Amino acid sequence: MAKRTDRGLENREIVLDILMEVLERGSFVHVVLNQALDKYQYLDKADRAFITRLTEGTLEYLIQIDAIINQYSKTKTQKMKPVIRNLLRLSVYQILHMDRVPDSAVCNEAVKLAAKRRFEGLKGFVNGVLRTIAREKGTIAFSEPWLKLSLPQWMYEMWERQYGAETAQAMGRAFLKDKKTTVRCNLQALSRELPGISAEEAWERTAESLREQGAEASPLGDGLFDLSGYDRLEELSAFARGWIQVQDASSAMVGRLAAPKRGDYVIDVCAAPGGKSLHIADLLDGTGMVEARDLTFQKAELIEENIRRCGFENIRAVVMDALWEDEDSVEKADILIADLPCSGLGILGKKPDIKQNMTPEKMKELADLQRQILSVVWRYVKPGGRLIYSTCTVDSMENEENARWFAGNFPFEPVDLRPALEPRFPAESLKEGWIQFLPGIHPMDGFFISVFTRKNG
Ligand SMILES: C[S@@+](CC[C@H](N)C(=O)[O-])C[C@H]1O[C@@H](n2cnc3c(N)ncnc32)[C@H](O)[C@@H]1O
Repeated sequence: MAKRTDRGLENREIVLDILMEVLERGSFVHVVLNQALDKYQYLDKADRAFITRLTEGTLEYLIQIDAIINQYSKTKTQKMKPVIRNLLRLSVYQILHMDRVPDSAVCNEAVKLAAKRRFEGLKGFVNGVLRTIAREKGTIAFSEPWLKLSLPQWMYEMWERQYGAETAQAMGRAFLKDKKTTVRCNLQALSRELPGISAEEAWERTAESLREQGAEASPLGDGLFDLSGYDRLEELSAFARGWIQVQDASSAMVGRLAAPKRGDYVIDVCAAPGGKSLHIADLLDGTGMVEARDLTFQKAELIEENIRRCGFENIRAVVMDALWEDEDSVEKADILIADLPCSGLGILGKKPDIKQNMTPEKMKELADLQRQILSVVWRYVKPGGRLIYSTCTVDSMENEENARWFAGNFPFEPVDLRPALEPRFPAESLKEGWIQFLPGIHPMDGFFISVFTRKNG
């Protein structure tokens, strides 16, 4: 079969524009990439896959790529014209990590793109730097582990201090591996169409439907699948009918540890786009109510879209600032989900722009915000009810330190998680009511969960 790589200049120009938006203007990569893929819907699947891989790969390896460019160029990346530095970055990624694209084609396309963007005078510079890197690529090596793993130095060193070098390196390697999307089956949505269907049959029907449309669905157990080989999620019938919801295995653990009982009233104070709220509504099997709150109308609308698609009636989206004291909710919730804004270091593999944007100062601000929100929302839990505090980050200040602070300052006690998580996830911390999932060590995103019960009286 003829080898098909890409549409040359046009695809690379799309990636260049995405990188400009993310790296020069601070936009989120998943947002800009999705907007671009929506705009260029007419492109075929191979072009869209090329654009996605080149964008995400360049951002994942950016720290390493910049070190290489700076080794071979007299002008350092920080001093270059933004268009030129991003053009070099995406070209170096192809030279180092995309074997199917010949290096000569990468250099030629980069030179043409420099000219198209009115940098005629820098064609020789672009060509020279790229051809040198292509020639020398077999000899490039790094001694510093953070450069090898393309992580910010401070981040690597923080993890080395907190978890040791071996675990820090396992995490760094996991972030650079191919990522699959994980989806969870919504039993309620399937039972509405196929009354009486068992959980196992529902998972089987879902997998069949996904495979019929050319997607690969590898079962992970408990109704979760790793999904790959598809183009647009929206085109999959199982998605359009609400049979599946994108949710990582780590995030699905929140619903399981919340252990809702039929009829429970659940408040999720930071819920958009609704992953955990929908899961709990599904576990409630049409009973009870989940109030899924978020800060803005736009965020609540994202939850609303998911509710409509899944057709659930025991969940509603509400616009509410979690910092605002809602007197009407005091002691009303059987379960309160506080899946709070965090530094997101557990999902660096999926959102590699976090490597560029996060700083230790921002992490401190987030840890403070988490404490402020917890100080308000604990009152909504009924005596005897559960509060779950979770984040998608790997940072002891935002996670275990905040969990211990919470247990020490409010009328709650930690739930012993050993019965729920052993023997699969053994950890000393389980008896203290929390677990930190680490990418590369656990088969999921980096994620923190702590579970507490409100004391009676
Ligand atoms: C980690 S995300 C929640 C993910 C969600 N629980 C899920 O499983 O799909 C954190 C959310 O907190 C929201 N948020 C941030 N500050 C908030 C505030 N003061 N009040 C309510 N929501 C807030 C953000 O808009 C964001 O949607």
